[in-house]
Amino acid sequence: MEPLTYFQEELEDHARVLAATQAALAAPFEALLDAWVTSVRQGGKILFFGNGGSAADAQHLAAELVVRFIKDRAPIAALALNTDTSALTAGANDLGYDAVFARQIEALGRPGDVAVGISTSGTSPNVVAGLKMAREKGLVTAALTGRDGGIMPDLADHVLTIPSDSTRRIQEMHITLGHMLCGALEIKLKLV
Ligand SMILES: O=C(CO)[C@@H](O)[C@H](O)[C@H](O)[C@H](O)COP(=O)(O)O
Ligand SMILES: [Zn+2]
Repeated sequence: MEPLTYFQEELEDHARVLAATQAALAAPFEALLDAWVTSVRQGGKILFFGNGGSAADAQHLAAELVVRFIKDRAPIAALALNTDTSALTAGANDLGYDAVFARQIEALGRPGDVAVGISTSGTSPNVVAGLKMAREKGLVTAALTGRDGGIMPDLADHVLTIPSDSTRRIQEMHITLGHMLCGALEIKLKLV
């Protein structure tokens, strides 16, 4: 395929998935936003976790909340569980890779926090185990996923399943919705 054809087709596909996401996910977006607002107002924190591109999304979104998104403001408590290489490598080495997020949630999660598992397939065992542990510990659970949602919808109070089977398209919508959640959180908390 010619690069310029690829350019057109990728953006057209992106636009189709964007439109489908807009049509399908307004209500779950608002519900998850309310959960974030409640948690932050009560002194809770948002815990993000995922693999690969979703790990990048997790640390990106945690940084938006801790540092700044639209304007300078007080920090919002958030953490990405895929950024601590010592916890990740010791967890994987000693407990197994499936346990790397669950263990950190067991250590750091408190009732009222929101655990946000990010997985395009909804089946990554360590993300699934993280959500299970979050539920056990009384956190609010959220799944950013795609395809048919995988296993995550059964484990999450809030489910945003991007209507696409393409990993890259799902990831593009995850970061878009993640940015929008950060922006809407600032508006709701009247920080902008
Ligand atoms: O970014 C990409 C593909 O766009 C990859 O790094 C991708 O995130 C990795 O293959 C992940 O391991 C996929 O895991 P998941 O989304 O199914 O949980
Ligand atoms: Zn990617």
